[in-house]
Amino acid sequence: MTNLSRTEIQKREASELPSVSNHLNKLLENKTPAVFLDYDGCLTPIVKQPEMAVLSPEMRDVLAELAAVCPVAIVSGRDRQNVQQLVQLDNLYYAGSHGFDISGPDGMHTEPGGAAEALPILDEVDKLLQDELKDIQGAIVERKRYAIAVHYRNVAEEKVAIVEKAVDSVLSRFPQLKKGLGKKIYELKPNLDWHKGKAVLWLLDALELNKPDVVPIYIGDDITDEDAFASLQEMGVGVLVGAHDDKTAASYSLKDVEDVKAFLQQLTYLAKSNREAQL
Ligand SMILES: O=P(O)(O)OC[C@H]1O[C@H](O[C@H]2O[C@H](CO)[C@@H](O)[C@H](O)[C@H]2O)[C@H](O)[C@@H](O)[C@@H]1O
Repeated sequence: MTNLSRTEIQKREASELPSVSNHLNKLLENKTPAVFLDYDGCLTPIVKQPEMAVLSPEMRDVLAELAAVCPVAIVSGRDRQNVQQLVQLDNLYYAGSHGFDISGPDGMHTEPGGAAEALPILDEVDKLLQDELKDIQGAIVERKRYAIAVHYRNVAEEKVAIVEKAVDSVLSRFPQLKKGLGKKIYELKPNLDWHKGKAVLWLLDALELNKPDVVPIYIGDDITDEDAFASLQEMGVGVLVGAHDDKTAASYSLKDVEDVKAFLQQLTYLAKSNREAQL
């Protein structure tokens, strides 16, 4: 398993990244891709409410065609069951709650981050936050199995500080949890050394994809995807969709969800051609 230490990770401005579409032939070079995809902002555009982020039938077809030629996993901050219901494809792998909860075809299910002890704490914190934030218009407390997202996208700007203060105050009482950031959300997650990057490495090992003829490709748009880009920096391809507020460990870029769709089609075509050429 490759895992670069934080100091060795190379970070760049998103604007400096070349488009991955122009480099795919070279990156694939007779290798099979293993594709890891974030959900929000990657497969669906960012919208006002989490439940409005519905996968388009076209994107579902593109994913189904890709999964017919290579392993595909969705690696999301969402609850694993929730993202599975949104994608509705049985032959994919799903890592939800930022990688703490993983499932796959043929009844595969595992929770490799070791967060089970945090469940009763997350239940308690969920209730506390629902109560604390009930009078803040637009605030949403979204419980996932192994994380709680507090959304402030629809909160008046002058009230966002109140939301963050409530999150920090609850967190100060529960050292078993830590704070994470995302697009207009504060997240409360188990205070453990586990994240999307570790989940990707875990899947590569479990699916026996750690081999020279496989190229792992991770596509994501958010700050939590940086762990995955960093984990794959020496052994795969990190692709940032759009930009977030920080520098990135990704090596390539795509503009938006439409660009992701076109890239996945290109990838399917090339992976299929490579496979047929090897027969
Ligand atoms: O890792 P992801 O699959 O990208 O999930 C990250 C978070 O995505 C969702 O929130 C984000 O998308 C919403 C819908 O577009 C948007 O309203 C919100 O502002 C974004 O932060 C999801 O609701 C969270 O649970 C995920 O952690």
